[in-house]
Amino acid sequence: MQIRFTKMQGAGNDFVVLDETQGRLGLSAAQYRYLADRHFGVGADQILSVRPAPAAGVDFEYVIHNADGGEVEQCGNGARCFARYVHDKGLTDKSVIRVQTLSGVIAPEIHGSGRVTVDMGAPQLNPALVPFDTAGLQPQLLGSAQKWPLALDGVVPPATVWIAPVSMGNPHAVQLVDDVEAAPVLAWGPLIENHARFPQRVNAGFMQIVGRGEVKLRVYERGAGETLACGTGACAAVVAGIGWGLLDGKVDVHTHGGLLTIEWAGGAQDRVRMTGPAEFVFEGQIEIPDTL
Ligand SMILES: N[C@H](CCC[C@H](N)C(=O)O)C(=O)O
Repeated sequence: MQIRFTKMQGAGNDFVVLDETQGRLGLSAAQYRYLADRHFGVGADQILSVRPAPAAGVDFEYVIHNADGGEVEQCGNGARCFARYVHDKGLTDKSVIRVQTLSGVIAPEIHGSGRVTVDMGAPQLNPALVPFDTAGLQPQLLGSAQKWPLALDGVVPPATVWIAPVSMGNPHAVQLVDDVEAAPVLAWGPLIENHARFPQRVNAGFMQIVGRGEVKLRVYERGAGETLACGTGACAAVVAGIGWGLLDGKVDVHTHGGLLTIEWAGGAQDRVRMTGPAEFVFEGQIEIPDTL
């Protein structure tokens, strides 16, 4: 199957964008994995599909698959690239669009500078709805929020990390570290990602507080490994840091791939706003095997 694609990136989190507004490609998980493969395919952290509005009140449907081929509920850096794509390709003349995702409607706004701000919706802080299994665990209070012990049995000696479970539509486990560059992201990330207490698996965030308006963040992403940036991970980290009383309402998040700015007023119903870059990289076409 020959398909056309657009390669994009948002703070170094990179994507293959597929235009399915004229019809679905009907790709399998194995074909999504092939597209994302950095040796045999195009290479990407996620595959983003642009589809027509499924109902009134929204402008498009936005479907996300991780590099491992699994469909997921939300992708923040991808949302900015999605908005830049539909705007620059002339699929909409709106500067603020409403986009249906698996986890609800988000509203990206394209600025003249090419940066994009996305209303990412309200965070979900009920552990059971992240979902995170708290059975038998005793949380500690920090600020006005909790942190939960997560035993990592796969390391020697066994370690316990203290995490904030936060959903931005997709699940995140955020922990504080003194130095993100020294944090065992590649060693502990997979253990957290696949921990039994996260039945849907989880994105593992490692956050260093620089100041009340500035953090450094690395994220070991569910289904993709460590990425240069994670938009929903930045949202989840700032929500956790504000709940713990360590951050103010507007935070610059420094990632290996670039700067994201996150705003949250701190109320459970308050919506999180994320601002960052969205860039085109190249266009192309690729022959995908029909059976994989
Ligand atoms: N790996 C994530 C999806 C992509 C999120 C990330 N790329 C972002 O910018 O939010 C998950 O499985 O929930």
